[in-house]
Amino acid sequence: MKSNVWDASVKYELLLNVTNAIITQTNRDDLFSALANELKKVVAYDRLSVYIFDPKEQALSYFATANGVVPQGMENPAGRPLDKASVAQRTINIRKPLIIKDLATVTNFSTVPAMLRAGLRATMAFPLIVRNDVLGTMHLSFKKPPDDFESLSEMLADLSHQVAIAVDNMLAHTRLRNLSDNLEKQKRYLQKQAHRDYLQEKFVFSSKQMGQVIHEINLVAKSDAPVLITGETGTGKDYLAHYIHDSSLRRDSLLVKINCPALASSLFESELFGHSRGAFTGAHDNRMGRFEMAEGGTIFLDEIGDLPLGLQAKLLHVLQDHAFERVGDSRTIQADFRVIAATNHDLDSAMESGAFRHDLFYRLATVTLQIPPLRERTEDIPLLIERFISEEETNSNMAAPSFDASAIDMLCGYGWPGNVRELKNFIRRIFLLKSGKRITEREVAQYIGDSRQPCGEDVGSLTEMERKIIEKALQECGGFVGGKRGAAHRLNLPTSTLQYRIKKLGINPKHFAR
Ligand SMILES: Nc1ncnc2c1ncn2[C@@H]1O[C@H](COP(=O)(O)OP(=O)(O)OP(=O)(O)O)[C@@H](O)[C@H]1O
Repeated sequence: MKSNVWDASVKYELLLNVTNAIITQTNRDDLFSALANELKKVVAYDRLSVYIFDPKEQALSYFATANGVVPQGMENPAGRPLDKASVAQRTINIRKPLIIKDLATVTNFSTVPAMLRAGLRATMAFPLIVRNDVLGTMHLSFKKPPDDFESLSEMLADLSHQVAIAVDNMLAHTRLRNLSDNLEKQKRYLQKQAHRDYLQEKFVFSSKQMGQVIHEINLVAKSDAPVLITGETGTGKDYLAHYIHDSSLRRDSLLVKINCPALASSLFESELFGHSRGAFTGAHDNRMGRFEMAEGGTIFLDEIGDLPLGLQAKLLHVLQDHAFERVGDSRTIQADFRVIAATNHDLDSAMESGAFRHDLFYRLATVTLQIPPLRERTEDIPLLIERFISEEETNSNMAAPSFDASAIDMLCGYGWPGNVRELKNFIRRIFLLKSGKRITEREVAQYIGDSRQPCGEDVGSLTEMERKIIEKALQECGGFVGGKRGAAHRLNLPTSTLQYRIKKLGINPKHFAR
């Protein structure tokens, strides 16, 4: 034990030893026992305790189980309301050390009688203050006050600042760890929810053409080769992008979808690459971009054919280098992602007309998957109908309608310009309107009305006519769909109906902008 003189070098050594022992501890018990062990080497205390103070609840709790003598009634103050007359309360209130050399002489503290009964005769309490907030208190009590009681208390007052910082760090570390655990759990939950609509086992097909697509996917899924998926709207490109991701070695990381037409030019870089705080007006915080979110996973560039030329160059750059900078930050971030892109446009003619860059195409199209329209794989239709009926039954709790064989035949003969999406919506509508009923040819004819065409030489003629009329109206209206001067007004259709048809036919109104 040291004598009663705490010279500067001894004090410095103790401060350093205690600080080193406690500062790196990341859980309460380890921190407390490191503190107790270091102090024990130089101070003959009989009880050491550290309390945490909750200002909202005005309650105290042990930071860790106290070390040494345990006075009765002070065994386990877990969330104990702060006794107005306790030594800890007074220390918190005065925000200064409270040093009592002879406990027998004080009568105004409620906790003192228990301490006396436990044989303790002297105590020192230190507030733990960080950034002007009282975090808690540290107490050392003695059966016999040491000779150097006063100088010891001064030294321990200095030490309490280091203890306060270590306790604060440790609590922050625990909060961050809990937060990160929660975020991880939430991420897994959301991932599961998002994937519910794209479960591999629910992807239905029996046609040779789709069998070939799945075969090719199985061949390339585990490689990192970029895949370009083409096909009409609603054929299942989005679903297949998830299918590839889920079959790849990247399945435990995210598939991050970028809907290319929805990206405004001004926000393109910050959305994709993130930004640092203050990079532009409104950038209040650092923000992670989509490429960073996809680290270790897959970036899915949906409707890539709609990406304006200027942005194609920026995208090409990051695909080539697998590196980018956040807006407002010059540090380069290396990124590990796989790219899947999809489009319902004919990229060959877009390249010919100069609307799509050749170099970007070759970056994206190491593997290309051409998804056939539903009218070219009619064998899939009965299976899809079965799947969608069973899904609706589960989701809506309504009785399923039953289809006559001739009604199914008729559905197989329809052209399905909106492909699987249209078929799914059709089943949803039938469910709502004809739950539990028998569906005959007549009902089907009624629902698909004029669009019904047999599979054969006329396929597409009505659809083509519809396309021509809509494109002509868009041409005349400079690509505007809604509003007084828009194509919907000209065709005497509600805007939403025209938008639906435009989507169904895979027309891009922007192509008609003047
Ligand atoms: N083979 C399939 N089995 C089950 N559901 C399917 C299948 N193909 C497509 N679907 C469903 O059809 C709908 C349309 O599919 P998806 O969104 O993948 O098409 P898309 O080609 O990406 O359309 P768009 O070009 O409009 O983005 C989705 O609800 C999807 O779950």
